[in-house]
Amino acid sequence: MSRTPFIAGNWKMNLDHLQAIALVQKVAWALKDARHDASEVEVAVFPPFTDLRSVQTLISADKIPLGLGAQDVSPHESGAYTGDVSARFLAKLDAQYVIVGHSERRAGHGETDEVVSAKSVAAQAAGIVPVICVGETAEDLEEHGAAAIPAAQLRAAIADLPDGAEFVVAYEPVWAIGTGNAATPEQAQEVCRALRDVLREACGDDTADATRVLYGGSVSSQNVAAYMRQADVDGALVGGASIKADEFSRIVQFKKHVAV
Ligand SMILES: O=C(CO)COP(=O)(O)O
Repeated sequence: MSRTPFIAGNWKMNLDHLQAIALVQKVAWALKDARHDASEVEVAVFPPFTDLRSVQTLISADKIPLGLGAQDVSPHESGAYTGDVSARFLAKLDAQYVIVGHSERRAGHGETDEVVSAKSVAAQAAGIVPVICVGETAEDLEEHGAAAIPAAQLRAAIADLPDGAEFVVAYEPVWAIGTGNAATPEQAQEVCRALRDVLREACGDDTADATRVLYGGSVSSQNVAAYMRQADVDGALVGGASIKADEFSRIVQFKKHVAV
């Protein structure tokens, strides 16, 4: 089954809303120059909350072929949760995606598998596709090998999603994030295949075959094509390189570098 490749840019806590507009304009020009076809490669950006409205307005006014996502979501619908942002608010801003379970939130905000599961459910209920991040630390890798922890995190994150729910999986080994020490394409493939096996077991063949599994961790224009050649890697979740317009545009055009 063919899955549309997906390149997602997680801006993390970078760029205010004015800088966000400038970046999206540059990316839009590059996509236009490259005659980018969104049906061939889907591209989405994940700016900070404070940028979402500006980016949404620009994308919709200029019909830019970019999807929009948020970096986090509250597991709650509404109420006394100071600082949280609900999935419904994100849906109102045309956010199609939301990242849940990023290792920076698991490590820095104590997010457990239960919280990640609740966030996935909240997003899905509001019509937003969760991008579920999983990945092992360097210590996990030594102790348990590469796939065991990400597989357990994925099982927990999807446990309460209804049958047929759409979601995206992102395999992001913690040791590869922001380090320049990217996983090899073979390592990425091995874990992404193991994650697809989890989906096959938990959700059945249709979901396993239709769900996109991304690799993230020091992805650049130099290495993206090698990941995209792997059978079970359907795209990339890009951090640092996604806030550089030229570099992100080259990543999006990975097909031009090397045939896949
Ligand atoms: O965490 C990441 C994307 O969510 C990856 O970050 P880098 O691409 O900067 O390593």
